[in-house]
Amino acid sequence: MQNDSILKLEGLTMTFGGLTAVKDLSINVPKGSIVGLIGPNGAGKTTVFNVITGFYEPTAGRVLFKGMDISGKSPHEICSLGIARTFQNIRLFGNETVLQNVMVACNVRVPVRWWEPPLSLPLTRSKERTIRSKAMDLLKKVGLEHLADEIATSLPYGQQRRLEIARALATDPELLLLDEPAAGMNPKETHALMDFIRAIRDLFGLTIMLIEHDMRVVMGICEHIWVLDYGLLIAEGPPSFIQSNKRVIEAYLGEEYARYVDN
Ligand SMILES: Nc1ncnc2c1ncn2[C@@H]1O[C@H](COP(=O)(O)OP(=O)(O)OP(=O)(O)O)[C@@H](O)[C@H]1O
Repeated sequence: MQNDSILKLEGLTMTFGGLTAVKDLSINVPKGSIVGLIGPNGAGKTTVFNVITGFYEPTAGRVLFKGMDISGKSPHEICSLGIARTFQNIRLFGNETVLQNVMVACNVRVPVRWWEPPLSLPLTRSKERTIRSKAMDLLKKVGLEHLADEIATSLPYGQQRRLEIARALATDPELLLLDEPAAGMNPKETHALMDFIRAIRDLFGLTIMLIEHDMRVVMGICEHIWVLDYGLLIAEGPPSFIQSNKRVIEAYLGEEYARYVDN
């Protein structure tokens, strides 16, 4: 991997009462890469995302984003600095349109100044026009423009996931964290998602880190993978190394997967 790092975790530990969800994790994510975090259920993957995005303050260790220590900052501050995420369970505003869902997220980047609303309604209107046009532009880029006026939850599942990613992109991130983006997708949707993830990385100049249980996605698009088991890093490397790693096969992938890859 190249050395130009965008995200570094240094000795990250997260405990909940007596449970250590993540223990002494150190990783280095190169700028511009697509990387994966995998492991069995309960291994600590989402906890890592929650610490990076400020939902949890780490018990020990540091999160460095572009060299800046962001450990303990609020989710809002971290989003403003350029880290966006999606969640395992789709979190859209179900009764709002596709366009409105993206417009809400655009707000993070177009702040309303304190003196604007009392003094000048037209300025606020112009701000809304700016946000609307930015949201439409984004929908065009992710191929959802024709669905702008549909109610978000009326979309097929694969499109809802794409909308969730569009909302994350509306905050102008440099680093995008995707939590199980392929969950619940059929094979055709999964295939389209892989192309989509590569395309948005290139189009928006992103670094993308994903948590995923679908090994076709992980092995198909990730350049580097970290494997957690009970909060501990048990292996890291490119897909070819990970899928033949004995410890990873025992803890997570299983013999059946190893035989499938061999054939
Ligand atoms: N807020 C919390 N309070 C207490 N325990 C928690 C909390 N969040 C996570 N945990 C525990 O930490 C461990 C790691 O959970 P986490 O959700 O990070 O795993 P995961 O690898 O993302 O699993 P999955 O693949 O099932 O999503 C689990 O034992 C979980 O129950």
